[in-house]
Amino acid sequence: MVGKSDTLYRSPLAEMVDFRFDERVVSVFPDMIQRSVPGYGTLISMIGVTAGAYAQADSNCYDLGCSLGAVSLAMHEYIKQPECKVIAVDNSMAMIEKAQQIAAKIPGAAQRIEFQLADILDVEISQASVVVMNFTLQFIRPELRTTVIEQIYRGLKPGGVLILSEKLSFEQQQQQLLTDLHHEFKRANGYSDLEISQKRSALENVLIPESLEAHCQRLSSAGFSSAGLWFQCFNFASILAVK
Ligand SMILES: Nc1ncnc2c1ncn2[C@@H]1O[C@H](C[S@+](CC[C@H]([NH3+])C(=O)[O-])CC(=O)[O-])[C@@H](O)[C@H]1O
Ligand SMILES: O=C(O)C(=O)Cc1ccccc1
Repeated sequence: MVGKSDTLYRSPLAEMVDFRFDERVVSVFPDMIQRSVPGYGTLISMIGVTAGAYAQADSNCYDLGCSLGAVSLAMHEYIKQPECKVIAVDNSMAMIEKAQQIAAKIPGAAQRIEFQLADILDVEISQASVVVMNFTLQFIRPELRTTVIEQIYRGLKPGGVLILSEKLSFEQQQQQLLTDLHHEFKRANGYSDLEISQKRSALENVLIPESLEAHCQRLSSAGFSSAGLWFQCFNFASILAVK
């Protein structure tokens, strides 16, 4: 494996602090996300394929909450349309700095991708053909989510798409079943019960999942003509919404 392995929650912590995308998380992030999000690698490649299908010439493609730029790099690989710029946004300075270093090593990526250190709420979306939020909306306060989705809808060109990946919530029994399977997945990837439970506490007030129905309702109210599931693995899913 390339990069450091995630041991952030391995030892018992005296006090639980809320999860933050700081330097420590950045230093283990590729390992953490791969071992924590079932289907992550497939999602990245298929988002690239979908972006390649919907990108329009002379338009902007956004990667909102880009972390280390995995989605931006997949868009760079798959989008063949001319004059198609990728705008990658994150409000963690540590993430954006590392993302820029990674992109600098990939031919053409640093020229095509513009990295912005900003809060998504402050970013003007314009002339967009593809917008991706891969596990980012879940970290934005629920009362601000409708504003974000409306902002994206306004900035999309006709026929443009939003790819929205989220950890979902379900009704009681399904919630228990899928949460247990997610924890099985983490165990199978080498996380101990202590690591799973400490990270779960750290995320409690920070990552707030909503149901598929709540997401689709919000997208439809914002004006999207269609919004539906195209990927799901346990309680992690991705929605494709078309303007
Ligand atoms: N308000 C905000 N404004 C900007 N960025 C934000 C905000 N809130 C959170 N972030 C950023 O959203 C990212 C979420 S991780 C995305 C993975 C990536 N998409 C991937 O495909 O590898 C998901 C995860 O780790 O589960 C972090 O980098 C935050 O700093
Ligand atoms: O680890 C988890 O339980 C998650 O829900 C996914 C995740 C992955 C990386 C950072 C934060 C949350």
